Amino acid sequence: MTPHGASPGAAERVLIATAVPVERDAVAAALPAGSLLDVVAVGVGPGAAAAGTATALARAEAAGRPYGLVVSAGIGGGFPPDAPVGSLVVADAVTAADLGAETPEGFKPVTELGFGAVTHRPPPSLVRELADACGAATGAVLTVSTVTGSAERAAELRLRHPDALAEAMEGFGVAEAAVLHGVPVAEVRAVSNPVGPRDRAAWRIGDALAALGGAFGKFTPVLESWNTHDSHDPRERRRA
Ligand SMILES: O=C(O)c1cccc(C(=O)CC[C@H]2O[C@@H](n3cnc4c(=O)[nH]cnc43)[C@H](O)[C@@H]2O)c1
Repeated sequence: MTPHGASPGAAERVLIATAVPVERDAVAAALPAGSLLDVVAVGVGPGAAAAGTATALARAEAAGRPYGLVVSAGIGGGFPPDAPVGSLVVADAVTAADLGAETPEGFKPVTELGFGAVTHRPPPSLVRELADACGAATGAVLTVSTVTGSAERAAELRLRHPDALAEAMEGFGVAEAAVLHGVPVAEVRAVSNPVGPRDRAAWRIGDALAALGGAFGKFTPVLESWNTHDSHDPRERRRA
């Protein structure tokens, strides 16, 4: 048995966690009938995402049909120029960007205060396969509790996370739930807006939802066959 209870070598069920129903519907419409992929809308923000994902994982385990992989999916902000509106980002790091403390020396992540984790790393081979399948860029996706609304905040985030390509509000919560249940995690974002000064009129949510659905139309074989490449031990994916 793998750490999460599935048989090694067997095709495993995949849980896809979106924030809101329109994202869920965009993904679900792209999946073939009878696939091993379930899509649920778990709510906006890291807290709702963690609670909703943990509940779905626990219910599946209790029913004797555990998930072997969790994917956080949805729209997000892209850091220009690397992640333009309409493009796709597959996370090679799922990072909580504002989990920490302000100090006289600047922001300190909780790990520097002696607690928890701020980054979870999806299995590298899965990241590569997903990105190749849909033509996505790979890089860190930041999880924030407040949508960035100024050039100053965007620059601060990029300074602290030079490898960041996108920000959204759920990935780290989904990842914390996955780690708790011993299940690998991935994150995919379709860029609806630039990270920077707030310009609501410039958001292209429809285009991003179309890109998200297009990506999942190509992901199914990768997700359903992904079960043997990397370690499933979450301790090997965790970076303090
Ligand atoms: O401010 C508005 O008028 C507004 C209208 C529609 C949606 C929003 C959101 O804040 C959506 C948050 C939702 O979408 C993800 N998301 C999309 N872009 C970003 C971003 O630049 N930074 C953070 N999150 C973003 C996020 O994952 C939420 O699920 C606002």
